[in-house]
Parts: sequence; structure tokens; C-alpha cells
Amino acid sequence: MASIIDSEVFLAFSTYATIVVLKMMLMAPLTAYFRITRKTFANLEDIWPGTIPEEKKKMLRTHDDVERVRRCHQNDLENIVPFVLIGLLYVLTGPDLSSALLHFRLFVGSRFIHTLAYVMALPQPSRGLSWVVGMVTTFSMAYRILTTILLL
Ligand SMILES: N[C@@H](CCC(=O)N[C@@H](CS)C(=O)NCC(=O)O)C(=O)O
Repeated sequence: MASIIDSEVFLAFSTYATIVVLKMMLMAPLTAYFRITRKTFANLEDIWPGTIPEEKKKMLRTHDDVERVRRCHQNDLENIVPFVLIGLLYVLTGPDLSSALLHFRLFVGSRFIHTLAYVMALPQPSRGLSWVVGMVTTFSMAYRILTTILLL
């Protein structure tokens, strides 16, 4: 176990997993930014004190830009959490550094492209393809885990 933690594959995984989890966490401040600039809030108490009650009520609404970032955040959760869990088990199978780096870089790159495509509403299939690349990468790591340490 100590040798795995010291291995370059584990260090690379820790680096890429941290980068992509931080990217996912930044979706929350980005949502807050869109809420404030679009004057769109989920709760009355989130609106600045001093705003007249009729105005406050109008700001309790949904806005396309806010919903778009929220969907992007949700999609990150659906894909990045499995990557971190499967990636950790994948590291334990002792893959080659080059093949591990290929998986980690493809996944992290695909999630950044997915975010840009979603938030900037780029035409499809940009978002769809980036999502597929991320999914295939995670499935490929899962395949290696199951073919290396399968115990039913
Ligand atoms: N939960 C996803 C499952 C399928 C998926 O993740 N599709 C990708 C590529 S089209 C996506 O970006 N979906 C948009 C989303 O999750 O809001 C959905 O409802 O769309």
C-alpha cells in the first residue's frame, strides 16, 4: 500500500482528481455569480435587505443562465464522483504511468470542454462528445479493475 501511495500513478491521480474536483466546486460560485447578475434567487432571505417586498417576490424566479450552470454542476456530480471512486481503484491495479496519464488527462480535459460547451451554449455535438469521452474513459478504467482483480 505504501508503495502505491508513493507511486507516480497515485501522484498523477491525486493531481488530476484534485483539479477536476476543484473545477466542479467552482460551479457553485459561478451559480452565485449568475444569480446575482441575473437577479434570480431561490429564497427570499437571499435577496439584499432593503429591497422592497414586491421586488423581492419578482426575484424569486428561475433564469435560463442560472439553470444552465446548475445542470452543468449536476452533470459534473454524475461524472466526476464516479471518476474519483473508480480512478482510486484503478490506481490500485498498478497500471502503467503512460496509460494512467492518458486516462486522467482525457477525463479532465473532457470535463473542462463539457463545462465550456454547456455554460457558453456551444452547438452540439461539442458537449455530447466531451461527455462521451469522459464516460468512455471512466468505463475503460472500470474494465481494467474488473479484468485485473475480479473476485465474485
Ligand atoms: N443526466 C444526463 C444524462 C445524459 C448526459 O449526461 N448527457 C450529456 C451529453 S448530451 C449532458 O451534457 N447532458 C445534459 C445534462 O446533464 O444536463 C441528462 O439528463 O442529460
